[in-house]
Amino acid sequence: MKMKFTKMHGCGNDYVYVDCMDRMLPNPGKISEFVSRRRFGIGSDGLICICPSDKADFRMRMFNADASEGKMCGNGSRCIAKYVYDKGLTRKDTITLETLGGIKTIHMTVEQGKVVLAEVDMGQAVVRTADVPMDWPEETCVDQPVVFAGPDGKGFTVRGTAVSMGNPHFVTFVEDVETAPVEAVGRIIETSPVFPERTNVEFVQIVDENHVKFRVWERGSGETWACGTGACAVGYTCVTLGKAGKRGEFLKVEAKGGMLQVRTGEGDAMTLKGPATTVYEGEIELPEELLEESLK
Ligand SMILES: N[C@@H](CCC[C@H](N)C(=O)O)C(=O)O
Repeated sequence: MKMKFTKMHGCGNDYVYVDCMDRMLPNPGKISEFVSRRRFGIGSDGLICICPSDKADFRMRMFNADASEGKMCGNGSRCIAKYVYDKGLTRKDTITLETLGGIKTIHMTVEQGKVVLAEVDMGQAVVRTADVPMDWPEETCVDQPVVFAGPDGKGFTVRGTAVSMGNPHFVTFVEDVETAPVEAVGRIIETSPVFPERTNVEFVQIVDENHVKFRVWERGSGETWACGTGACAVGYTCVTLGKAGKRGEFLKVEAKGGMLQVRTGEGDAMTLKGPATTVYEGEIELPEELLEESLK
């Protein structure tokens, strides 16, 4: 079977987008794993299927590079808005999107008939550890020292904040993102039993009161060049701890692949704003074994 796709990214967080309005892909997790391989596939952080919805204008299903399904994807939501508008699947410049993390509203900025910027109402940042979920004795884990097991079996401590943006995040502050141990420590925290559903991990450097930088280790995909839900978890943590940003105003949250803007509003309602880019369109032959019923 040949699969048509569009390669898109939001600040370097790149996914393979597939129009599934007429038919869902068989084994989307396995297809994600197959296409995401950087050297043997298309190369991406995962796969995003654009599907019909009976609750919203469209529905997103997103899969990480390791085949796991994610509940929410901030950059993916913005790219879907661009996809459906630019391809004429909608004429509305505000759409609703059903995700496993709830229904999100996306507002688009259109220039010369194309979407250049998209703003997503991301919903509430949640810190109740039972909801993250995090195995933790307190009701919240906000700027707390957490002990993880190192590869040598010895414990090491990372101070951080656990936040759910529909998916789990652990936000920790560092002096310099360039030298942060993103892979070594990110991988340990992602897979630690402290986070029973694994977690995304953000390493944050304060630049000034309106601007922070972060690097992210994503659950199921490793280090990516940006993460929309991660940027919201970072923005929320910076404002809540008084480290940067003001409630009700956009904070510049700079990822490795570009600049995102995040607002922490009333009731911790988060807004994410940033560019969405189409890279190219293509077609790929999927191996027969990926399409077998038994894999579904
Ligand atoms: N890159 C995404 C988040 C993707 C899902 C994440 N890896 C998870 O499994 O929770 C974003 O832009 O939010």
